[in-house]
Amino acid sequence: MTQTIENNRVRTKTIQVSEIFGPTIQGEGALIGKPTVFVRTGGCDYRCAWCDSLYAVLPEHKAEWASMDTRQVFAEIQRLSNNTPILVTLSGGNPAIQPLEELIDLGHQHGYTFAIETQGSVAQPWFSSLDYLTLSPKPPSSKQVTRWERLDRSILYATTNKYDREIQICLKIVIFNEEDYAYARSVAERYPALPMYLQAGNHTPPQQAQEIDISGILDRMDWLIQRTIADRWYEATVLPQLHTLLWGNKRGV
Ligand SMILES: C[S@@+](CC[C@H](N)C(=O)[O-])C[C@H]1O[C@@H](n2cnc3c(N)ncnc32)[C@H](O)[C@@H]1O
Ligand SMILES: Nc1nc2[nH]cc(C(=O)O)c2c(=O)[nH]1
Ligand code: SF4
Ligand SMILES: [Mg+2]
Repeated sequence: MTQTIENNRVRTKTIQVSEIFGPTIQGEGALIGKPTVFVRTGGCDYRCAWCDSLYAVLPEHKAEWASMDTRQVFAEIQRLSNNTPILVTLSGGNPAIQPLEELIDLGHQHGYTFAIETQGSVAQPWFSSLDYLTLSPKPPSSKQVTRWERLDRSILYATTNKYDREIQICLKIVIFNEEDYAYARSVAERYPALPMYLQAGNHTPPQQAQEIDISGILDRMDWLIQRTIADRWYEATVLPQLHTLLWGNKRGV
């Protein structure tokens, strides 16, 4: 591990990185359409039945991940963005299991802003240094169990603001069926102040690359809109994964 001194601080944290790519657009949720660079970390404490990023989750892909220190990750972000400050989206895997606080600090010093995508299963005090936190607890179709106290703590940490920085928090739930929809409603009841994004699920197995089931996604999207409107759930925002519609399950977009 290399040690580099900058602004009198040692930047030695080692981050497991699956891929760094962009600029592209954020294809999901509250920041849909925003230009961003993605840092996809390697490793996850969940195994969602329909995960579209298993190459950043399963240990058998570990050999494809790079151990990078904070400065190396930031140098790649600067290279991709031509040194022009941009929104950086931290995803994974679960980025909350990586030591990302240094990277966020370093990026902020250079004018970059930071969003994270995480399932809310690991709460980190450094969530408070983010600009955007998307919490994506997993519905029954994922076959994962929600630890509600951890989700509560994620929100608590994010809003315990030691940096005097405004953080925007939202919820994003992937929905495949009626049970998932009911789960989303219960999450919204628990956190009524947080904006809720309902995301139509993509059933296509990742290994099928481009050949995604677009009509299946659009059918679920149509059903989800009808379902939400019939319920008069007017606070919710219903969206597809725009990048999936545009580029399928291709990596690095
Ligand atoms: C790959 S995950 C990585 C970040 C973090 N582990 C999480 O789940 O929030 C990024 C986003 O993609 C969503 N996602 C994963 N597989 C999906 C699928 N098959 N269809 C729709 N959304 C999916 C997740 O729910 C999450 O909101
Ligand atoms: N364009 C684009 N938007 C995204 N939004 C969330 C993504 C993710 O995999 O976390 C993602 C992704 O991989 N690509
Ligand atoms: S939590 Fe996110 S990265 Fe982990 S398995 Fe589920 S969708 Fe994939
Ligand atoms: Mg994705």
